[in-house]
Amino acid sequence: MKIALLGYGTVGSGVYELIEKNNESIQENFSKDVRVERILVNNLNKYKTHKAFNIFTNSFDELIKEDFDIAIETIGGIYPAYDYLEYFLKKGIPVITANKDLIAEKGPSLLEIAKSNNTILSFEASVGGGIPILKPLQECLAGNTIKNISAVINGTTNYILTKMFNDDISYEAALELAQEMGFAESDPTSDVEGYDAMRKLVILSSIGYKKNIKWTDLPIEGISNILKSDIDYAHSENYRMKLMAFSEDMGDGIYGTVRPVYVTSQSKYAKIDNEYNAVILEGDAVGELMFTGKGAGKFPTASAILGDLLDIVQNKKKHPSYHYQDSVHIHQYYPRKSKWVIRLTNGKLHELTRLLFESFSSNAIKLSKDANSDILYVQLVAENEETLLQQLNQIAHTANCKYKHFLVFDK
Ligand SMILES: NC(=O)C1=CN([C@@H]2O[C@H](COP(=O)(O)OP(=O)(O)OC[C@H]3O[C@@H](n4cnc5c(N)ncnc54)[C@H](OP(=O)(O)O)[C@@H]3O)[C@@H](O)[C@H]2O)C=CC1
Ligand SMILES: N[C@@H](CC=O)C(=O)O
Repeated sequence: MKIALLGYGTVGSGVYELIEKNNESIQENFSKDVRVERILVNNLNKYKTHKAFNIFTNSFDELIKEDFDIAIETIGGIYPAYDYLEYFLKKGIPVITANKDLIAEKGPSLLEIAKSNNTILSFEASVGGGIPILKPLQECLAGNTIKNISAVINGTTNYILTKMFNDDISYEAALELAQEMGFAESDPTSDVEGYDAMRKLVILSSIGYKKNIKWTDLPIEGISNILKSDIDYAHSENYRMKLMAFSEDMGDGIYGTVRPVYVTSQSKYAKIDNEYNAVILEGDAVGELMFTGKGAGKFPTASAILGDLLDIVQNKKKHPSYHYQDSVHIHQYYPRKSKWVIRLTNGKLHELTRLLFESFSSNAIKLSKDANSDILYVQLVAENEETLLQQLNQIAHTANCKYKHFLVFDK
């Protein structure tokens, strides 16, 4: 079977090497000779010394002079990836992609094209790197109504937060390390601002709840505004900070968000460190399930792509059941009673304390002053996020201060 491999970066090179490594066992197990026939890249000069340089090209028109049985896309971004996928699907050629930006944005239209051309589009690697999650969700858990999904689902930000917490290194230095390790997107804005995690959450949620959810409709907050004092506060309370993606089917709509949260040291997420991801799903029949593993990097991601490839090799042509009709109501605020940590800056300490005790019941409040700045951390319990924000806005207005609120996530 002849493969067109689009892209030869972190993921594409991993796919190539894993196919080479498994070629014989695939031949033995499935009687198919699977090989990469041609590779599309941007800058051909980078590959001059590669042993298979003769199969590299930087021209899509040149690439498609060959006939292929499968296309694997690891270029990233929306265009030209969309046009290339559309080309293959319209020719009835199955496509595998790791591109969550493209699936979250254009998945419905690409799946329509795949269906009407009697072929398939697979994207296991687009969520959770090496963790098998989309296939279990669609196949093994098909007898469940999915009630909620939570996840640490961006390797780059989890790596940064882990390094800041464990090794006391700066946000900038930790981001640089994540880039060197190949975890970050070519533009890491989508990692650190939470867009990547949100796209993955929306892919999971659209499949899980069988609803059409647009990733741009849900509230997103990344980690670029996290301060050293927020991490110091985590140490002082025996908390960890995580960029959490979570959603819930509320019956009358969906609540979903990506935001930095604190978790306690007993949380299931507390030990999910570095580039590891974890997804917890709750189904009405099965209860809670946790999936964990490496969520980014060369071979973990290539492993997920090989899984999709071997399904196609075995003719297990299952179409991902991605839902894209019936738009859904979105709840904007965290709906449950919960503990929150509030970071307050620029206020007069005495006045702030008085206002806080006036607004929130005193026995639920815990105040701590940061040792190195005028920042005050307040821990309190609120009935829901909307009422919390009303009270905090009032305090910020009266005390002329700024605040940032963090959920203490309880899974
Ligand atoms: N890195 C990771 O851990 C994971 C990444 N993904 C996804 O996998 C995809 C690839 O990521 P990654 O491998 O990290 O990215 P890289 O930036 O490492 O690699 C991208 C590759 O695509 C090639 N390329 C880019 N644009 C074009 C173009 N217009 N035409 C032809 N070739 C092009 C580049 O060519 P050249 O080499 O010449 O520059 C490079 O070989 C993305 O969608 C990403 O979101 C998914 C899960 C994990
Ligand atoms: N940039 C992504 C790569 C995998 O999806 C991440 O850090 O998780």
